[in-house]
Amino acid sequence: MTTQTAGERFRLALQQESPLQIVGAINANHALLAQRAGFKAIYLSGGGVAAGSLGMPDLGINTLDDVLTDVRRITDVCDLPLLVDVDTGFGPSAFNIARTVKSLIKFGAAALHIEDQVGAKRCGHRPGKEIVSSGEMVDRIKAAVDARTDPAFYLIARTDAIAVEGLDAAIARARACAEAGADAIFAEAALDLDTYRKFGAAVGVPLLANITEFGATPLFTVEELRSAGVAMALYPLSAFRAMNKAAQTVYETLRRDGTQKAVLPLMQTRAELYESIGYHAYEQRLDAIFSGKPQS
Ligand SMILES: C[C@](O)(C(=O)O)[C@H](CC(=O)O)C(=O)O
Ligand SMILES: [Mg+2]
Repeated sequence: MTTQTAGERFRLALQQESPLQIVGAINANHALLAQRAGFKAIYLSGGGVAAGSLGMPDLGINTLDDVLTDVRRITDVCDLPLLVDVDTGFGPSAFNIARTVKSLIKFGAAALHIEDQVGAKRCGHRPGKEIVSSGEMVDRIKAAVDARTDPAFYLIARTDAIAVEGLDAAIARARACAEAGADAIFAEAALDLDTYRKFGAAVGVPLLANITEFGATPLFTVEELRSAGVAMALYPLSAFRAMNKAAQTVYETLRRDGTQKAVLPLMQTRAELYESIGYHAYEQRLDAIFSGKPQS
């Protein structure tokens, strides 16, 4: 067990890798898979909670409790630092944002990002986004900074303003957020590497690039992002999208063929599953406690 807080572990990971690859884990099982693959930080996507846990769109429908349930399940089994998407903070007032921050820290998260969209938010890569004033966004950041019960808990301010007000206004907002105490800036839906360079030069804090598939941002490589000075590369839903496609193929094939034989190669084996969730280690603990005797 580590004595560091989750926030401290996130900050350490940022020092160890640049850009830090932060990969989406839709549930506790995926968190363990990401850990095995060597990632140093993981992400709980708001769009992922909405679509994956609730089967609903990323339109500000899910609540803080929905997110906390998934956070707790992940942090219960995986000690990788977890960045959490809190959308617009789950409520209009500073008290709501304080509650969000304190709860996330209690539930073992390491970091969050909070955005400047209006409460009835949209996916950052969809048209029709609306944003609150820069002043209101700065108030969100101040409320989050003030609520931190662990000073190492990492606060990322996301701006959706590039698509709404243009690059210069977005950079001005980001700078205001950094001045208000945000540890880093999430420049949502950037169209090119130069955008990151301009943000980086202006804000003076680390920058996160959202490399989500089928969106507005090209799928830049880590080398490209490094060359643009980006500190964090986020892959929010990559494994989720692949998992959904695999599930769809399995359902369709089983229904059509009356057997799953054709899709076995798509499946993780029983042995692989047991390996990733530590099944045998759990079993050995049980045997040690009860000396191998079956429980009556
Ligand atoms: C990062 C994001 O906020 C998320 O919820 O994962 C989404 C990702 C996506 O929809 O691809 C976003 O960019 O708005
Ligand atoms: Mg989101």
